[in-house]
Amino acid sequence: MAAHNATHAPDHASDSVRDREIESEQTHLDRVYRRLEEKIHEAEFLMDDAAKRGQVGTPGALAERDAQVFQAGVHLHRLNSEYEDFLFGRIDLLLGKDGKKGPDGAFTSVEPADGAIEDNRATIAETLHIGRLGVLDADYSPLVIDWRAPAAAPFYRATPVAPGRVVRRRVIRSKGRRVLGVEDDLMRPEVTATLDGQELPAIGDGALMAALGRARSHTMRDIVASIQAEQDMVIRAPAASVTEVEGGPGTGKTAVALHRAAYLLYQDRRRYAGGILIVSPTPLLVAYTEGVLPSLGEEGQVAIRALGSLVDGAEATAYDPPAVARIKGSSRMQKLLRKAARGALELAGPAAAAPQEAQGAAGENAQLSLEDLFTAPAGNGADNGERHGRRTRSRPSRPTPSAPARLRVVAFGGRLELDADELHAIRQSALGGTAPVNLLRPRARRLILDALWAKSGAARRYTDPELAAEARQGFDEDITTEPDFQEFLDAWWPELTPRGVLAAMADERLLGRWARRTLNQREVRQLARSLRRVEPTGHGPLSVHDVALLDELQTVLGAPMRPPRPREADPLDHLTGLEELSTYTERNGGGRSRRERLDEERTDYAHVIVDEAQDLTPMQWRMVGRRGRHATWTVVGDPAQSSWSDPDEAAVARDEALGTRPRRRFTLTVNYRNPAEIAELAAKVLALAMPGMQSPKAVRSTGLEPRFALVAEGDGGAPSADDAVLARATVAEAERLLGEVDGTVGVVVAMNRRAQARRWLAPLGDRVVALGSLEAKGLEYDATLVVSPAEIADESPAGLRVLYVALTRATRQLTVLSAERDEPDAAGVPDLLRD
Ligand SMILES: Nc1ncnc2c1ncn2[C@@H]1O[C@H](COP(=O)(O)OP(=O)(O)OP(=O)(O)O)[C@@H](O)[C@H]1O
Repeated sequence: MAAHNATHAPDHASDSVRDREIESEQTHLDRVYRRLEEKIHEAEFLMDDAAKRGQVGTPGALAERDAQVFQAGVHLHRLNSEYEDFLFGRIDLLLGKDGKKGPDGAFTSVEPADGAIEDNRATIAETLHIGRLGVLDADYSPLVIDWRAPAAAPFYRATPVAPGRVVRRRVIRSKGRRVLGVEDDLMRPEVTATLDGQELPAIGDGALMAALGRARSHTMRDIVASIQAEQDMVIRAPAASVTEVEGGPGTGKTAVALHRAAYLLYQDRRRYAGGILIVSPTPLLVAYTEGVLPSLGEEGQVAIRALGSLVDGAEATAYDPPAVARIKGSSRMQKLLRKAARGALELAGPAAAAPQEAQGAAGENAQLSLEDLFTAPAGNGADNGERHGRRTRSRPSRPTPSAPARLRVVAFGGRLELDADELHAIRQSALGGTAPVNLLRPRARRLILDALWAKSGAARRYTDPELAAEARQGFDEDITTEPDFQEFLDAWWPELTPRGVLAAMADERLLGRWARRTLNQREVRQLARSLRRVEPTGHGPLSVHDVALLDELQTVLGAPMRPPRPREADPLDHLTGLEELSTYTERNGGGRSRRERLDEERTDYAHVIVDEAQDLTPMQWRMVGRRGRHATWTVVGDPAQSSWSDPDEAAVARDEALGTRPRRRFTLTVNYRNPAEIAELAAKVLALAMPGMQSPKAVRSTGLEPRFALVAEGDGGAPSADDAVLARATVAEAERLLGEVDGTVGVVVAMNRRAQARRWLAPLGDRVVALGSLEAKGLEYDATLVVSPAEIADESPAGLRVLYVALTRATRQLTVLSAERDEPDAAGVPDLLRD
């Protein structure tokens, strides 16, 4: 990127010049709003007109009406959205090399015409205003260029080193319809340029610094007015294949990822109507970032989901200690889950064969009952074979919990029986291969009928194959239409649910059996204990790692078959005919919003953006990968901030998820969040966590050094490990920071203290937020208080990297509070942060 100081060469213009420039932008903005009002009028007229045409009632008129209503509706929605700073930029350009204009009415040349500058003097040939949406004047000249249009790219890309046609870049600050200020950067400071005969002035201290200096709130702002060149390269990178972005804390990875989503939609709205998924590590980061896309005029096509809410109906609320997270996230779980799914089904088998053994197994965990493993059988033809029966009947809502020990049927007037061993052998044979367990039931059913047919000896009576086939059909129908046979099947091969299997794994003895070659005994105990939380009902709280396991199990088990839902038309699809038209009212008036439908239904997206990618465990990569099988990808992250203990294992899973698509890599190098004073301190931890890794360069400095404070009994006392003393010191330091900054204060503690810290800090109001170290990921505050660095670092094998995250959250002030465990020196500097 071109550092701020290099791009900016302001001429400290007088107040009157500033006022005149603001006034001139105000005139332009007024013109834009007048044009927008005209467009709104046009849209309203179209709506009215369309309603009248609807009364004509011929198919042609209906088609025309619907197309008009649709277009007008889209228009109105966009124009009526309240944009704080609708128009935010301007570039003044030299004449282009060729005289061609693009569809937005702007010249397309990037390079200036020969002779555009002579003796360091030039004339401005074109002025473009950049905004959140493109607006054309009535004569199709561009009043505002959409920030994503090619003509707007020089606004972000031009630097004094490679200025192209840009002479001056201006950021316009406005509120509602009032222009408040302008900030200029001269790209060719040596050139004296004139516009309409007047010399071009440069106003202000640069837009980037102004943006970075503003106080933070609980939601992220877009950076559309000050995107830097290296960020713009990522945002506008071609969509094909995989775009990988690395960069240290505060380099704008999250901001860039969000702006890229908006850019891709602008570039190819139809393609991305297939949905863009943004995967975020925590619900806190989702809440922090989800306002950015609406502020860029994009809503509906983008789903921002936390890793713990990617599976429908699951919402992670519990936290796994690092040792358990390590087990659950590891790719070893793949094998274990396959075994558990088959084993859970087996519980019905051995139970049928040897009830004592099944009782023994279940008895280990008094809460576990067989019934809880199963879902109600799908009453809609989950098993196609069964629909061929002559009779239909309503099945019980749950299968019989105790699995049958044998199968007795009457066919062709004789009694036939399969005993426990025979049933067990049939089950094993049906389970061979890798097909999803729930989808193997028809196969098992066919194997049972084969076995009964063989036992009946009927085959021997027919030499003619046609007669034999007919007899076999009658035989099968006799059996399968028996209600008892259906009940047997429901009990013997029930439909397993992911939560049911996960709950079954809480039984340590069963888990030990399934994990024989995958986990050691200690791991089995830890995992089983943690899964007891899921409860036999499957309704207990889940952790973010459980959710990835549920998703894997969903694949292993196979989705329960449901009747296909009628397809809901996408408003952006082509209006292809009357069938589509008839759904217009439902689309717009009826029921859930498009966004809600996206959130609920999609499991396969057109583009997947992974934020904080360094934190995904192998199992989470598998989960996310399943949502982007046909997608293009943008993956942003920072290995130095990874809280996952085994990056190599995660890298393998990541490669599998991204597949063999070609990759394009970018690195972001400038830290826009932390002042140099804070970045320098954080770099000490980086050197311990990842020796040799480069910190990003902080773009500004505030002169405010981080403060060190001590948890001690009274002034000058020895460092204390007492919780009450820690509480008092934490509250006192948070209060001090509240007094020093206007915006937010984040207090970061070790994960096992977060509930405690929330209680301590609750009385301080909502400008203060208490966070466990893993929850701080991606967030930022005006001031941060990091409580006991050693406690955070010791909490997991990746603890130092987690501490690095905690130390890089502040935009202005940082306080580090040390307790006894931190071994602080007399000045309160903890051992970890000393030179
Ligand atoms: N070009 C820019 N103009 C103005 N602000 C910017 C710019 N780039 C980044 N920022 C600001 O810098 C801060 C850090 O950005 P962001 O959170 O996207 O960084 P990140 O790389 O995702 O950080 P982390 O890895 O720590 O999560 C945000 O407040 C963001 O708005």
